[in-house]
Amino acid sequence: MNQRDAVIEARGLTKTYQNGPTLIHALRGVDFTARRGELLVILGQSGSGKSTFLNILGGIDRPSSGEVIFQGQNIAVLGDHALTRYRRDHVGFVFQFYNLVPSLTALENVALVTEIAANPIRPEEALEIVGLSARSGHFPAQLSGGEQQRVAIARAIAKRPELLFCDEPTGALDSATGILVLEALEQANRSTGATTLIITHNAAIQQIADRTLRFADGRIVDEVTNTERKRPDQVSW
Ligand SMILES: Nc1ncnc2c1ncn2[C@@H]1O[C@H](COP(=O)(O)OP(=O)(O)OP(=O)(O)O)[C@@H](O)[C@H]1O
Repeated sequence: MNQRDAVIEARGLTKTYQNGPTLIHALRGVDFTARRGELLVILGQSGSGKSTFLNILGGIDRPSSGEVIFQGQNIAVLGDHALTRYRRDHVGFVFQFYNLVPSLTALENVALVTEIAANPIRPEEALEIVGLSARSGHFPAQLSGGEQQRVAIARAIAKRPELLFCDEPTGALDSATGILVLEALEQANRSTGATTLIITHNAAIQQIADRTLRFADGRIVDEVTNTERKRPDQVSW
């Protein structure tokens, strides 16, 4: 890969947790590079280190050793304040549960982010990207789970992050709704160019990716590059 295309790199990442007398090796030496605009799917059994990896890349957590290079800087050694800035300025997160503010409409939930961002997408436009323009005045309780997740995606991309990190975004949804959510993610990836990492337990989803990583026991044990990305509606599970 041309180094200029690299958006984020991990080198020799390890993470251990002390759990009473037991040392847990969540990551055992991960090397990884993602390029601009790439859509990656991360597979692996429960406990294999996927969330730990994503959280470290996203500046939610710090590695025990190793480096995470973003725009020439090792974010693994940043202090709390600088790490918060990194997350706020460069990373959009989508989790399994949507964490919308119940008392705000869909549009207002997205606007919360755009108000503090340097170069945001208009909230209306972010909702349009995820196909939810018609629901912008609805409160979370008036939206289905899939629609709430699409608002969460609009909120994540509204600050124009270089990185969009999604941990089990379809984990709580049935397959038809999950496909709509993947379509929203795919559209978000294409329209903003954000490098997109999606953790899933659902191996079928790897067909929508440029590249799939498989984690086992704290390591990347397999990597597959797809010659073409399938549209989410061409994937069934
Ligand atoms: N804060 C923590 N304290 C102690 N152990 C932890 C902590 N976070 C993760 N672990 C352990 O690290 C290992 C990797 O966990 P991680 O959540 O990264 O796996 P995962 O592949 O994302 O799993 P899942 O698919 O179930 O979310 C597991 O053994 C887990 O129990």
